[in-house]
Formats: sequence, structure tokens, C-alpha cells
Amino acid sequence: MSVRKGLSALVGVSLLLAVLAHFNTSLGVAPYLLVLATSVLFWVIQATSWNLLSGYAGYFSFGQAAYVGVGAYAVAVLTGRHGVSYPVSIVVGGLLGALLALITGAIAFRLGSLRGEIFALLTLAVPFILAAFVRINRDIDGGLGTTLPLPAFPDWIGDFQHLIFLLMLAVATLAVGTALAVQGSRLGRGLSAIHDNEDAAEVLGVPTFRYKMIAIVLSGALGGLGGALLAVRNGAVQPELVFTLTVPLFVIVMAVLGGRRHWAGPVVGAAFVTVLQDELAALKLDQWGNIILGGVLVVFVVAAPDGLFGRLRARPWLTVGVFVPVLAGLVLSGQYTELDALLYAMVAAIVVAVVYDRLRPVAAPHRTTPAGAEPAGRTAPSPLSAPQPDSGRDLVAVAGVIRDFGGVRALDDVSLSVGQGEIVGLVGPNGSGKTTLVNLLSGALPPSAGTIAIDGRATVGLAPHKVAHTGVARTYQIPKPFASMTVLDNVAMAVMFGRTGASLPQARLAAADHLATVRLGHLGDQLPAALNLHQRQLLEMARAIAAEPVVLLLDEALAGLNPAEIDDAVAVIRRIHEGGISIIIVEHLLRVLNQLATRIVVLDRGVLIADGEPAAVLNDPAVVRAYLGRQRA
Ligand SMILES: Nc1ncnc2c1ncn2[C@@H]1O[C@H](COP(=O)(O)OP(=O)(O)OP(=O)(O)O)[C@@H](O)[C@H]1O
Repeated sequence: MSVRKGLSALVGVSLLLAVLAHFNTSLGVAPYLLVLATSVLFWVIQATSWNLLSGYAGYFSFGQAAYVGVGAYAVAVLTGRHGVSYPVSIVVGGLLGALLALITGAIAFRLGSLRGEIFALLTLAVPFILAAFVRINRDIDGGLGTTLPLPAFPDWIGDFQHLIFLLMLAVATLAVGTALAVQGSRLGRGLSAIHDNEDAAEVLGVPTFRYKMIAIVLSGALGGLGGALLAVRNGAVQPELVFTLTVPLFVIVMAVLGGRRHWAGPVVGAAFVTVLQDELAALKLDQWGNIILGGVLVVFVVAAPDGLFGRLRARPWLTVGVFVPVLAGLVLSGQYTELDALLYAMVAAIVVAVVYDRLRPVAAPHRTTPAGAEPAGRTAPSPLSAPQPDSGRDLVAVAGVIRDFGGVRALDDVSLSVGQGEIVGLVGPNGSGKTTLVNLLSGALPPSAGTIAIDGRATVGLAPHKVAHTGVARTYQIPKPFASMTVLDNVAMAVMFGRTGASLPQARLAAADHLATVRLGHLGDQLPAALNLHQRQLLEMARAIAAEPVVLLLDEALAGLNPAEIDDAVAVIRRIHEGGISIIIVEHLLRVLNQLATRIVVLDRGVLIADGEPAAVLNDPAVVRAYLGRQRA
């Protein structure tokens, strides 16, 4: 479904819900269902808000309560103490959530480059700090709680419960619509790449900092709006009710349970958990209710670690075929309330989908091309005659580069140039600075001193994704594929975020050509996990050339391969070179260098000790002493 169709359907469903809610009494729907639906919508907003950064980009946050609290206190203080209107206060709540997210993101992503558990800890600290600030600040709360005046609203809305339902529905629609639109956009693809491997995403051209900032600010704005409506619903705000750990714990459970990689996952999770919790509370089981809730969640998370939505979507007819008859049967029996019937029908559909999936795993992705064949209708680029080295045009110009790591000088006054059509072998003993030089050339690390230019453009100081756009691409010694994307989409990502930029459908077409160049055309529909090491390294190469570089950096791309695979990889590298791309190859195998290199550069303890024709360099006594002697020993 296209984004536009998805958004239209979402708005349609929301309007239908609004109409049903408006006529709930005439339709015989119990009033408590409206109250419960309002709660579900609040959690849909929060789980969806959390998922924009933490689910899509994989940055696990424990700070959702900060947005809820800021939004809630904005409305409470503005309406309760300053007489500001509700609409303005609610918007300010969203804006303050966005501002808080902006500051958190700037600190975490720009100043600290925080990831993983350190990022989670930072986000955990924010609501604690805000709660303490609110308690000691009498203008906001002072520890006594803050009450809100009753909002005025037009008569056609009905009562307060209908008002708050409509407001929650509007913001939930905005939140889910945002998540849906993001998922289908370049931003969504970029966040997904960040989730899978942020370093690889950045060097392929994904502006990771910008994308994370957009995601966190959207998350903050939606979380703040939801918090603002919570204050309106409750009529009062207390620090311990909004800046509470319960908020992040619930949203995490909901999003993980429902599924984090799809916009609908948090919706399914929020609906299921809220209804289940309400049902258990109604049974008055006291602490047993929480134990049962926890147990049920554990069972479902273990049974469907990728999220319930994925399971339900994989078997749509089975899901509907179980849900509808169970719901109808229970309601018609007259022995169950609508809520009981809804919950049991949901559980039945989920259990059947999960059990069915475990008994009959989802079929392997459909192959679009027969194994071993290249994609239909397209042929591998015809081998061109190898471009002749052209010393007149420097594609890489490194001058006086120094790189220090604390007290270690990894590169010491290195100068090097690479012309069009060259394949330069970069060799040296372990720890001589080869990978550091590759990292400097790709922009992953800045030099401590010196200049670097790619195709005539100075790259020092540029973010790695901007360095990629000057025309340099790299592979990693240990391949870093995007695990959640097919082989074809891994390569398409590089086209989308490369120098030319392209829509996903266009990028997929170009990606098929690049896969053909590295002889992986028949594996386009597979996930990277299905590939062996050799194929993964070929995938790295396909992804790198898909960025349309002028120079390709191959960092030990043949490590760990058997002799036959090495020969195959050498043929692929030749093919890439014949396509007009200059290459710098870090390699220990002299056999490979003899076959490929037009020139060899030798590093020893960070110093460039030789640079010239392979035969001359490999017989240079200084090189033999520093490197080859040790190799031959
Ligand atoms: N991130 C880092 N922090 C600290 N020291 C580093 C870092 N990266 C590299 N070094 C140091 O810089 C020196 C050069 O390392 P580098 O990995 O570039 O060498 P190499 O020639 O690629 O080695 P190998 O062949 O083993 O991969 C080594 O002394 C290494 O310990």
C-alpha cells in the first residue's frame, strides 16, 4: 500500500471511529468502552512516539515520561495558573516536548555520539531531573500537584468524555500518520539502515545525525501532545504520575510486543496491553493481575520476538477468520460484555497466528530470478578494456597527514596520490596504519593534521556521508550488511543515498545491475544472513559501487576466503575496475597484489616507506626488511 493510500485509510478509520463514538449511546455501546478507548489512544500516541526513534532507528529510550510530563505541565501551568486557552496550551505542550527532544538529541548525538546503553541511561536521567525541578519550583508545581480548570467546548461534542476521546483520536491519528509516512519515506529507509548498522549507513551517504534528530524531535512533539491531553483528561497533574517509569516501561512493552519495524506494531501492542490490563483490573485479582499480565506478555514476546503485527500480517485471512467469528459468537451468546468478547477474540486471533506460524514457518522470500541467473532483461556491464592509469588527474590527494590516537601516532606525515584508472595496493605489517588511512579517506575519522582531497574536493571536516558524496566508497574487513533488508535493498540503499540520489523503485533497478556485476544477481531476494562470507564480501562491493564512487577502498576484502573464492573475488574486482572505478586495496596476499595492483604503497609504523611499481617496491630492501621479511619468515 502506498503512503498516500495508507494515510487516506487511516483518516477514514479515524472519522468512522469519531462517528461511532458520537453515537455510542444510540448504538448501545457501553460508556466505559469510550473511556477505555481513550486510554488505548493515549498509549497508541506514546508507543508510536517512542517507536519513531527507538523502534525505527534502534535507539532504545527510557525517557518517554519526560515528554509526557513536559506536555502535561505545560497545559496545567498555562491553563491553571495563567489563564491561557486550552488549544494554545496543548500546542505549547507539543512544542516543549519537541524542544526537550531537540536538546536531548543535540547532547546525545552531537556532543556525545552516545549509543546503546549509554544513550538509554541519558534518557532515563531526563525525567528524574525534570521531576525534581518541578517539585522544587513553586511556579510550576512545588510538590503539591497542579489542577486544571474545566475546558469549555461546543455543545455538538456532547460531554467531556466525548471531547477528550476526540482530542486523543486526533493526536493518535497524527502520530500514526506520521509513523506511516516516515516508514515509507527516505527518512524511514535511512532510520532502518541506522538501526541495522549506523557506521555503514553513514559512509553510504545517509545523513545519520540529521535523521536521528528529525526522529527524536517528532517523537518529542507527539509525546508532548499526548502528555498535554493526559493532563486535560485527568484535570490535575502530579510529578509522580507523569514523570514515572511506568510510562517508558509500558511503551517499550507495547512497541516490542506489537513490533518495532512497522508503524502498526505499536498500535497493535498498545491496544492489546491496555485492554488486557483493564480486563485484569476488572477481575480484581490484586497483584495476581500483574503477575498474569507479565506472564502473558513474556509468552507472546518469546513466541513472536519480531512482534505480533508481523505474525498477524503474514496470515491476514487466518487472523480475520478467527477474530470475527469468535467476536460475533461471544457477543451473540449474550454471556460476555463487548470488552470481554473483544479481548478474547484478539487473544484467539493472536494465538492462532503465532502457533500456526511456529508450526509452518513463513515461506522463504520469493525469488524473482532463477538461482545462478542474472536478473531478466538486464545484463552485466560488458567488460570494458581496463582503464589506463592517468597520472594527470588525482582522484585521491593526501598531503602531510598525521593521525594520533592518544600517545600512538598511527600515521606520520603520509602523502599519497591516486590517479584515474589505478589499482593501488596498500600494504604493511599489522598496526602500520592501513585501516586508519582508509578511515581517514572515507571520513570516518578526521586527521590530526594534513589535508585530504577526493576528486579535487577537500574532505577534512566533512561528515562521512558528505565525504561519500565526493566520490569515495569503502568496504569493511568484517562485512556490515543491513540485516533486516534483502540483498537487493542493501544495494538499493547505496543508490538512494549515493551521489545521484534516487527513489526506491529506481534504486532497486540500478541495484540489480550492481548485483549482477558482483555475480550475486540470483540472491537479491535473500536476507544477508543467508549468505556465506564470500557472498557477504561481494555484497559489500556491490553496495560500495552502487554509490557510484570514483575511488573504491577495499579493506582486506578477501580475508578468510579459500583459494577458489579469492580467484572469484579478484575477477570481480577487475570487473569493477574495468567499469572505470579506481581502487585502493588493503591486502596481505602478494599473489593478489601481483595480479591486480598497478602500484604498491607500503606503510611501516605509520610512515610511508615505498610507493611505486609492484615489482620495484616488492624488491626494495627497506620493504623486504620491514614487511616482506616478516611475511616470509
Ligand atoms: N580507534 C583507535 N584507538 C586507538 N588506537 C588505534 C585506533 N585505531 C588504530 N589504532 C592504533 O593505530 C595503529 C594503526 O592501526 P591500524 O588498524 O590502522 O593498522 P593496520 O595496518 O590496519 O593493522 P592490521 O593489518 O592489523 O589491520 C595501531 O597501533 C593501532 O593500535
